[in-house]
Amino acid sequence: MAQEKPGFFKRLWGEIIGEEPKPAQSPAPPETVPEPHAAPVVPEPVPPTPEPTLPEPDAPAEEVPPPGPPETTPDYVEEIEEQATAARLAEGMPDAAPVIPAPATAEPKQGWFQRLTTGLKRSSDQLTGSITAVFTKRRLDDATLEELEDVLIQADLGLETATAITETLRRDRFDRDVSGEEVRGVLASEVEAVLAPVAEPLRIDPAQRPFVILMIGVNGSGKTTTIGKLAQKLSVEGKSVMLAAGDTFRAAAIEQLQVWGQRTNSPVVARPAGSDASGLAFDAVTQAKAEGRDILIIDTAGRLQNRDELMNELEKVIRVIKKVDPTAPHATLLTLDATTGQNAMKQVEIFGQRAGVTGLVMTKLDGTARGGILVAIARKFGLPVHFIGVGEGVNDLQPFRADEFARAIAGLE
Ligand SMILES: Nc1nc2c(ncn2[C@@H]2O[C@H](COP(=O)(O)OP(=O)(O)OP(=O)(O)O)[C@@H](O)[C@H]2O)c(=O)[nH]1
Repeated sequence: MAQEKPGFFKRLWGEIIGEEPKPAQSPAPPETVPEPHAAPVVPEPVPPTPEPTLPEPDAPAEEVPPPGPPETTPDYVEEIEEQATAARLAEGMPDAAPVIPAPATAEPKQGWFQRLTTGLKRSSDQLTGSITAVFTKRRLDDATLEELEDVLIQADLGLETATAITETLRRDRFDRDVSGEEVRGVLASEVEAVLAPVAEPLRIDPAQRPFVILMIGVNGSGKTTTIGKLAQKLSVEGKSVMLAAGDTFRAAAIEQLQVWGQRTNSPVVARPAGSDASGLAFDAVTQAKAEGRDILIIDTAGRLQNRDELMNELEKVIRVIKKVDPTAPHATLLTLDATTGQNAMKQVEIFGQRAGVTGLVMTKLDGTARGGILVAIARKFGLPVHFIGVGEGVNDLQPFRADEFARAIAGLE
């Protein structure tokens, strides 16, 4: 069922982004359970470089060089594009500039809410199938409740939520006939109760110019794509957005952000692959400030939370940003790949400790998501969940809504 797309931004965006009226809900088709998510590849770190510094405030006035190194100039951008074209030619691909599809206006085959329910099928099928099996023609007794608790834990919901659900059932329905539908109703309301307090829109403080958003997460979790979608939302709202290609490990990541910059009409500050990420961040904040940009979104290289040297590098990026603006970054968003399951808990914990995560974006909920983990994360960390990603297109970033998520995970229509 197609959801209404046109007029979405008009309805949504003020100073607060992330609020969406509740759409109609729909059932989703069954889906098979895929293999677990492959472990991402971690790039080697570049050798440490000294942290950039700001000039002393009382230093003699000199001619101020343009912010950012020569690498951030349009010449460099052109050079990157030429290199990309050469690479494409070498691979026998057309020499045209990277295709910039126009997903912004293209109507998706399915509405976003349907993609959410389809994506959460992995979780909801597991839950509803097992719940039905447990509750077919059975009175609610201790053994049934114990089985139910196992089912809920296996669905990544976490021990506390599982216990809360079984305790509610014990209190209200013990020794009575209970249908799977009723149990799913209790499940949905418990999940919603946990998620509702964390469903918070991302607030852009207009007093902070630029409002600096740092995007962090493990490899392939959807940082760059989320930046592109976010840039689109904010640009449509009339904000002047600048992007920084802080994933300096990979030339392809820089190019990917350039493409998003073109799609969303946002200038991109970049340096050659292998450059120091903190230096790039320093230049980007300086440049965004000098140009009076409203928002700067900084990409970072994907890193596993257990790679200490990479987490040190992330801390350095943050320290260096603070040299230009001690209040920045104003939002540090962690992208979580919804297909990863339990490991997301560790990611939130360690990125939170090392980088001071202020909010979460759960991506790939249109895939074969293991969404139960978001419930466990919400209960344990209480961090705001701003958005969910339900596709690769520019409009596939949606405000997070607890009620929709809860019903989708419980397989309710
Ligand atoms: N289906 C789907 N795919 C997504 C979503 N978000 C991102 N992707 C895809 O996931 C892949 C990785 O996304 P990126 O944005 O490159 O991830 P990243 O975190 O920047 O990756 P690294 O630069 O390797 O750290 C790409 O193929 C994206 O198109 C989503 O919400 N749904």
